[in-house]
Amino acid sequence: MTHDIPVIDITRLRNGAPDERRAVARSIGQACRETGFFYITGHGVDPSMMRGVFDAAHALFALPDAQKEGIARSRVGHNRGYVGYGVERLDTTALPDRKEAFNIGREAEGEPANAWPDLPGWRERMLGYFQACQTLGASLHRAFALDLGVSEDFFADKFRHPMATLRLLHYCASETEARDDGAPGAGAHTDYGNVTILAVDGVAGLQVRPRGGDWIDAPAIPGAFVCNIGDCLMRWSNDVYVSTPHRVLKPASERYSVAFFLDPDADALVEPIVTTAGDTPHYPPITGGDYLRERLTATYGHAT
Ligand SMILES: O=C(O)CCC(=O)C(=O)O
Ligand SMILES: [Fe+2]
Repeated sequence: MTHDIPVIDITRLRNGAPDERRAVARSIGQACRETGFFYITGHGVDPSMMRGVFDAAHALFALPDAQKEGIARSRVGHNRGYVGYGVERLDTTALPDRKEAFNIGREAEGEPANAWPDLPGWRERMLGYFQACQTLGASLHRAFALDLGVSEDFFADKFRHPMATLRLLHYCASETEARDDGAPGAGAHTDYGNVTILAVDGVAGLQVRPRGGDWIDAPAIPGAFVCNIGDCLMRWSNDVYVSTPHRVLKPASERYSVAFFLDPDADALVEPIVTTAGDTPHYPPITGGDYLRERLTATYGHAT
């Protein structure tokens, strides 16, 4: 088994003929079975959009603490808003993460409100990128479906109003710290949802531990997104796909990244797709909402 993280051009998945879409789906499927991580190029997201998103992230995290605290998750609730430095601990056995974050949820009727910083054009920029990620996520799910042997649009009606979070991350470098206590950038963890689409500003730090292997670097590749499978899709694929532990080392310099976590609709039924002859479902069916609640409760003792 190889433990490389492949780079996959998804141009033909997005706009190719059926055979071409199937070929890309096979490459993605192979990565999902082996490392659970892959890079994508040919994703159609404009470099100028990415520059805009990173500029906006810089502007947000540069705001005075009092302004950031005014839009804090602890005030806003529902996993939206600002999370201060040292609040989170992704690896509960390690020190708190050396990062601050800002969470944005889907904007729609009936959804909890987001908090927005008072920065011109900021909201529009983030919502534009949110939409681009959702479209990309839909393309990736067509590939998962083709590879798992169900109809190409299998996931479409399970992602009509998905539980999705766009998360800006700012990792603080050690030299900006008075003490160097060995805290990680982000502790080792797996992601909960179906797929995560990650953009990194070029500073290294992300590492991946394939099951049965050692930590390997996932270097930042300019213009490419890093995608990884989360626990929900692992369950949905009846453990054919793997969600892989990853972490961010204490970065050598300041580091910014933007993660888009895509989970299914709260009422979608996550029922294992059994593709291997002779296999039986490893899990009972569960709704996307109940699954996420279970996971959050296990981690935080409560669901938000
Ligand atoms: O910032 C990164 O490179 C990874 C972040 C991550 O894994 C997460 O927030 O779940
Ligand atoms: Fe992660």
